Amino acid sequence: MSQSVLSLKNVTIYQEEKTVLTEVNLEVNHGEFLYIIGKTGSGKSSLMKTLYADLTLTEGEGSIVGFDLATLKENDIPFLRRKIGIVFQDFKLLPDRNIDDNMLFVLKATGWTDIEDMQNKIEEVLNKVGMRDFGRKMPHQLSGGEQQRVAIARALLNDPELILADEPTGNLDPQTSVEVLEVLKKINANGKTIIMATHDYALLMKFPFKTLKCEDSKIFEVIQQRTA
Ligand SMILES: Nc1ncnc2c1ncn2[C@@H]1O[C@H](COP(=O)(O)OP(=O)(O)OP(=O)(O)O)[C@@H](O)[C@H]1O
Repeated sequence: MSQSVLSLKNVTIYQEEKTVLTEVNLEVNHGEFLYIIGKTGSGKSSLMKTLYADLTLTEGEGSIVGFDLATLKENDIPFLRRKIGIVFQDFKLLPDRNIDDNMLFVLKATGWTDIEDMQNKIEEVLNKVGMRDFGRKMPHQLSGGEQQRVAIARALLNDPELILADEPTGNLDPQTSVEVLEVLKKINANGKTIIMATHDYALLMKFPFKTLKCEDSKIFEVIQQRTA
């Protein structure tokens, strides 16, 4: 049985007065892996920001992990963000504390109190991304790929229904990008829905999933050409 995680109907996305995307109709079901591609400035990040309510939905209808984006209140945003794990191009780890403390910061900020529960959760998510032994390291002691794996672990802390990854491999070399995609693919295979904005076409070929393209203010599905 498929179940909708995200639904957009006749959405128009603006940045200030500029129309970035219009007539956006999108249904994403539980367990899907979806790429959003398109040239620089085509609206990928604006779409992602609309999904995690960094940009307000002002035109059209949208629901995501059970929240109505058009009527969402400022106070609801932290609750929405607990059901969505967000991964950014630049990792956004706190540079002044080690990996365990980066994780603790998020857990405490989202209402966790029992130290043993928190330690178990941190171990579980770091394990999932192959970073179990790195908890005592500072972010600057890790490579870009390791930092991104930690950032993915952080996104998993509250067991989100959906992962939004905005150019997660944008700062990584091709081999490291493949390793990060392997991690995301495994997380998807374990049941998480993933939406990933990228312009790394080599990754699309290597890890083919449903792909939507932003172009000329529209978004539409593209069928990937498979090479023999
Ligand atoms: N904060 C902002 N204020 C005004 N305009 C913005 C803002 N952010 C983005 N834009 C504009 O909105 C359009 C879409 O930008 P967006 O960042 O969504 O594109 P993108 O496809 O994610 O690009 P990139 O691949 O470079 O990240 C661009 O024309 C951009 O200049």
